Amino acid sequence: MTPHNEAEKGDYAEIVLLPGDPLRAQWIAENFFESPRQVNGVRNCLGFTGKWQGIPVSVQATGMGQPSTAIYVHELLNVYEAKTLIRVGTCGGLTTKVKVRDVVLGSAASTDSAINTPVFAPYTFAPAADFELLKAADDYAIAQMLEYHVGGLVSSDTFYLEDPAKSYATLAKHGVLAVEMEASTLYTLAARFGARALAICTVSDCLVTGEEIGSEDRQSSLDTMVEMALTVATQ
Ligand SMILES: O=P(O)(O)O[C@H]1O[C@H](CO)[C@@H](O)[C@H]1O
Ligand SMILES: O=c1cc[nH]c(=O)[nH]1
Repeated sequence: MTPHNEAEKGDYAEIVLLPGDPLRAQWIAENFFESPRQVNGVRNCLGFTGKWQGIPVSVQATGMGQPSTAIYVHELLNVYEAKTLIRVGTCGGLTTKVKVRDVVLGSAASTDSAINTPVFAPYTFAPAADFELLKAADDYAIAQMLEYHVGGLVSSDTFYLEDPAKSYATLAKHGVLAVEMEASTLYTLAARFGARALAICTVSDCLVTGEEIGSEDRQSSLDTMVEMALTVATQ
């Protein structure tokens, strides 16, 4: 048990999917897991464990942003001995080539957060995805003929900006594809604990064109991402 998690040791599988939204965690457990059971309900930041194709798997909501995510991820790695963490999130596209409903595999995650600054000073750490997971996700996306991209994410501390396209223009010019709010700390903590991590994000909106995913499409787009995450994590 921890201050944020009522699960006992052994309640989580080594593979844990990480959506931001607690209700997405519940939806994943109810729709993809065999025999799901809730293992955490503290603060309604829901966690579940079950099986997928006979393999033990868990899902734990992280909440939004890096401070919240860092708590759940640290505890999953330090207390619950998780080994493979896959974020299944949404993101905003930063270039016109990244369309809504596309999937972005985050090979690296820049950030505006100061969370790592004192830890690595005088260096700047470069949080990166686990190559094995990234390669498996890339292979899966090719085999399934998905609309997808591999590239940088930016994990922002700020959802509402005065002029998002302007704020992210330099990052976009340097190949960063999409913005979300959690991958950078996930990659940093996975590196610290010797675990594997990957952020798979579905594009829910484009910050350049203003296009947004329709609510009717949301579920089927997320289905694709969850199937990919479970396949890749259990290989
Ligand atoms: O859909 P999730 O996983 O919550 O991810 C994205 O959505 C939230 C913002 O609306 C942030 O958590 C961001 O990273
Ligand atoms: O624009 C977006 C969409 C999803 N998540 C974000 O953080 N930003």
